[in-house]
Amino acid sequence: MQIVILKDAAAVAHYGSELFAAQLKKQPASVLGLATGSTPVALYQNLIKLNQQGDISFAQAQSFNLDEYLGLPGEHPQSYRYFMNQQLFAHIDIDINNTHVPPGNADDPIAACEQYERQIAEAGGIDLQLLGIGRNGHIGFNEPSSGLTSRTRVKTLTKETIADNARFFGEGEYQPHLSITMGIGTILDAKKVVLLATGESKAAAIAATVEGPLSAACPASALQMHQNAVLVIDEAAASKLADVDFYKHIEAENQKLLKRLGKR
Ligand SMILES: N[C@@H]1[C@@H](O)[C@H](O)[C@@H](COP(=O)(O)O)O[C@@H]1O
Repeated sequence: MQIVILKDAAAVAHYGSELFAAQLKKQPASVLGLATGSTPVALYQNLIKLNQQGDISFAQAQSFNLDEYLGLPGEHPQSYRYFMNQQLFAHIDIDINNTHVPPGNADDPIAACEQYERQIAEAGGIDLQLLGIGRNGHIGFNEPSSGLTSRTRVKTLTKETIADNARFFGEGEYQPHLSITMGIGTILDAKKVVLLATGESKAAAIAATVEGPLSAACPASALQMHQNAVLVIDEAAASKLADVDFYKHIEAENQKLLKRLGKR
């Protein structure tokens, strides 16, 4: 796992958007795995800017989102489809037909999960997957106890996640407690994974992800098994790691090596 510790949330978003921009420049027909939550918003704003300046194009790209609330149609303002349209898709040159979010209003959600897996496979798999992380270490909506090789399926949300996400819902508004989410195995199949985390509230989850045992108790710890995973975190999210200086030292050495080899 590559660990990149940066000063603040803006630096994290900048680093993350540079990874996506580089991916699109190298491979314009990339299959991008996208995420919701507040953490990726600044990254999406950077990508919109780069797209509108003509530096990158999504015209040939496809996207697959991690998850969706079960029971919310895409027009619902709290659905992740709506979020993605508002925060990214409406502002870039992607063909909306090439954007995929699990269907929260599917008549048969189990069949819809199987179809989502098929669609990812038919697209050739995900080239670059973006992740946030929940305070309890969840990725997508893979809550603690999720199978480490799980595939896209219906998952029940924990009370903690429901409470954390309640801020997006109005008082008294129906808030789903079920979701459709890519599985941990689905995420691990992505060729490259980038997880962003900012703020102290994520520090314990980051420590468990990096230094804890590989365990379903912290779903993000599964990234320890990925060959090409990068964690981009700010100082606050890094604050519970046992040896921040060592991780910074490793990353500085990585950068030196890449520079020497002319790869950066
Ligand atoms: N399903 C999403 C996750 O994909 C996201 O990582 C998490 C953290 O969100 P935030 O970035 O707002 O802290 O929220 C939700 O539960």
